[in-house]
Amino acid sequence: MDVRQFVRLGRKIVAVGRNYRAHAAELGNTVPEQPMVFLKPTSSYVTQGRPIVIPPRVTELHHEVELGVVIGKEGRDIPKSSALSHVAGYALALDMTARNLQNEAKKKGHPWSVAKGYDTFCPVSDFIDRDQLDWSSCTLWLKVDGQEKQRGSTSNMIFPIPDLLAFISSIFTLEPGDLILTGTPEGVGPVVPGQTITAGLDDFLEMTFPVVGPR
Ligand SMILES: O=C([O-])CC(=O)C(=O)O
Ligand SMILES: [Mg+2]
Repeated sequence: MDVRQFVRLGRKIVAVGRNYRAHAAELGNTVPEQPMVFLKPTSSYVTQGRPIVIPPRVTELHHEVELGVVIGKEGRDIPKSSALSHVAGYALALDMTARNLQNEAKKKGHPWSVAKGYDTFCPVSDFIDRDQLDWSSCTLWLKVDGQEKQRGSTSNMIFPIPDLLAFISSIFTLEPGDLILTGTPEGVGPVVPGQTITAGLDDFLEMTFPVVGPR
């Protein structure tokens, strides 16, 4: 599948938060007892060749590198034991987050849709076929202007992919073209206009996105 295919199919983007202990800790959050799920709109997709745009109200835009799971087969109430048969493949993704708006929302008990949902807040890599990746122990990394900010192994997920798919499909029917963002390891931080984000999976996939200011 071409990356444009699931971006165009654009069913839904289901994101999981606080799935790595060290990231939950760096933002002063406790570790959830079950996966913490939120949605990002498919209008937030951006593919390589286009920039990440910082909107006017966003004074602190953070990068969060995450492994994305692309669904290939519909399912509801999927058991953990067969969850991986619903996976078409993977993509590297950034869960771009307006941290200033998220902090305000957290204080008020409001949802995160605005903080997580602006256009260009879901940069995605090329599609990776499921046979090409050992999802259970690959390394996610992210650099800003060549300086490493994030590096973490998917082996440190609190809820591994089969657990996430079982939980999420107990709420939403999973459909071909859905993207599941599996949470970010530690090291999140701000980017400003003029910077370039490079992120990768081990040494076999790399993606680059420039960051620009409000338009
Ligand atoms: O905004 C957050 O800290 C939650 C989140 O998306 C993550 O842990 O990946
Ligand atoms: Mg995230």
